This record gives sequence, C-alpha cells and structure tokens, in this order.
Amino acid sequence: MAEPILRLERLRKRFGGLTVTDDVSLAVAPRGLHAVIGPNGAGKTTLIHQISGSLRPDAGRILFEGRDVTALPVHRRARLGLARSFQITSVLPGFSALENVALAVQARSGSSFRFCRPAAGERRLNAPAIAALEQAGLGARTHAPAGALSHGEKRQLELAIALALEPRLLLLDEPLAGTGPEEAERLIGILGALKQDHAILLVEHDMQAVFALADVISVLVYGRVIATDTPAAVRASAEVRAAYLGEDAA
Ligand SMILES: Nc1ncnc2c1ncn2[C@@H]1O[C@H](COP(=O)(O)OP(=O)(O)OP(=O)(O)O)[C@@H](O)[C@H]1O
Repeated sequence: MAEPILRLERLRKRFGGLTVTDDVSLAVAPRGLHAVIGPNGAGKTTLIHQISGSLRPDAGRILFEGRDVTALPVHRRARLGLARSFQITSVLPGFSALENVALAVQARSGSSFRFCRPAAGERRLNAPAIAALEQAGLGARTHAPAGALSHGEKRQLELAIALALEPRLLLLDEPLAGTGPEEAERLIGILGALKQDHAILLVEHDMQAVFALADVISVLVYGRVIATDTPAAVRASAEVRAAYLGEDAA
C-alpha cells in the first residue's frame, strides 16, 4: 500500500472496567474506502471519536499523514484535513442548504460569523460551498431551507458540510442510518463517486452498502480488530462469520 494517510498504533480506550478499544492498529490508504464493521457495542463510534479528536485514547498513537496528532484537539485535526461528518443537530434548519455549507466554509477560513450579512452572499464562500453540495448530490437543492430537506437529503447536507472543509480523510459514522432503500441507494452512489478521489473511513451497519463500497474492511469485535482484508476475504473468513457476520452473512 502507498504510505497510509492514517495510522493507528496500539490504540487503547477504557470506560471504567470495559476495554472498548483494545490495542487497535490500523493503516488507512490515501485513496478509497476503508470500512469498519462490527456488532453493536464493538467500539466503532468510540474509535471514530478518538480519530477525530473528541475522545483521548488512554494509550497508543494516531498518525495522520505521518504526523502524530494524538494530542491535538478536534479543530486542529480538522484544519489538517481530518474531517468528521457533522451531526444533523449542527445544521441550521432556517438557513438554506447553501448557507449551511457556506457557514462551514467560513468557519474553516477563520473569519467570524456575520449573521446580519448572510454568508451565502459572499462569492468567496459560495463557490466552494456549491462545489461541496454538488459533490454530495445536492446541487438541485442549493436554495432549499435545510429544515425542508428529506431525511436522506439531510444526510447529504451533512456530507456536503464535511466536504466543504476540504478533508484529506473523511470520517463517516453511519451516514446511511435511518434512510429508506431509495435514499440508501442514492447515498451509496454518492459515496462511490467520492471515494474515487477521497480517502474515506466508514462505520456502517448496512452490509449491502459496506460490501458495495469498501476496498478494505476491518472487523472490530469487543474492541479488537479481528480482521483487515478485502471484502471478498472478509466475507469468506470463518472467524469473521463466527464472530460477527453469522446471522447477516447469507
Ligand atoms: N462515554 C462512555 N462511557 C461509558 N461507556 C461507554 C461510553 N461510550 C461508549 N461506551 C460503551 O463502549 C462500548 C462501545 O460503544 P460504541 O458506541 O463505540 O460501539 P459501536 O460499535 O459504535 O456500537 P453501535 O454499533 O451500537 O453504534 C459500549 O459498550 C458502550 O456502552
């Protein structure tokens, strides 16, 4: 593999007596989609939080493009290009899709928020915001109020906001959660296009999406990585089936 964009070295995290991240070492390639799967409570979200910087590991290192970011706060990592998709709660429902994304661009550029002069009124912010909306498949909904978007479109808006930060690695925690079959299909298409020129680390329960999109899959069980391999090898692994895929594998 080319030099990894992200390397986790023996990461550990405990909550009380529970080891939720147990000596996790992983290398994520600079292009393509790396999925992390595992049963409920395996520690997937906890892992994403440690990578984005909202949780500090108890031990181990996180190297982003060769640089040790283990001690850096979320915003410093985001500036380096390590972006986690925003939760829907951070979207402003009364503002248009474009304004929401433009505010994210503005936040990244470091200028102050000026609500009396809508951020979307500034061409400097508009161009990258529109590009991010198009990449997220929302080009036709640019001026719709965020509050009027369907559930699937809101997930696309979250994606657009993350893309507006021009990430070098995009961290996605269950981007398909709560979507219907058609919305899921659309999002899979969008993520499939995005992974052509982005590195994506995806946590997702939807196995159809994972196997359609992933170039590499890591399987997490009780905080430990039990396999990191191609989708075909993971699907064929007896250990993975026994530990996790069992009921879903068919
Ligand atoms: N802040 C916390 N304090 C204590 N325990 C926690 C905390 N956050 C998570 N846990 C526990 O850590 C374990 C791993 O949780 P985590 O949410 O990372 O798993 P997950 O693989 O993302 O699960 P799911 O697939 O259900 O989203 C669970 O047992 C959870 O209850």
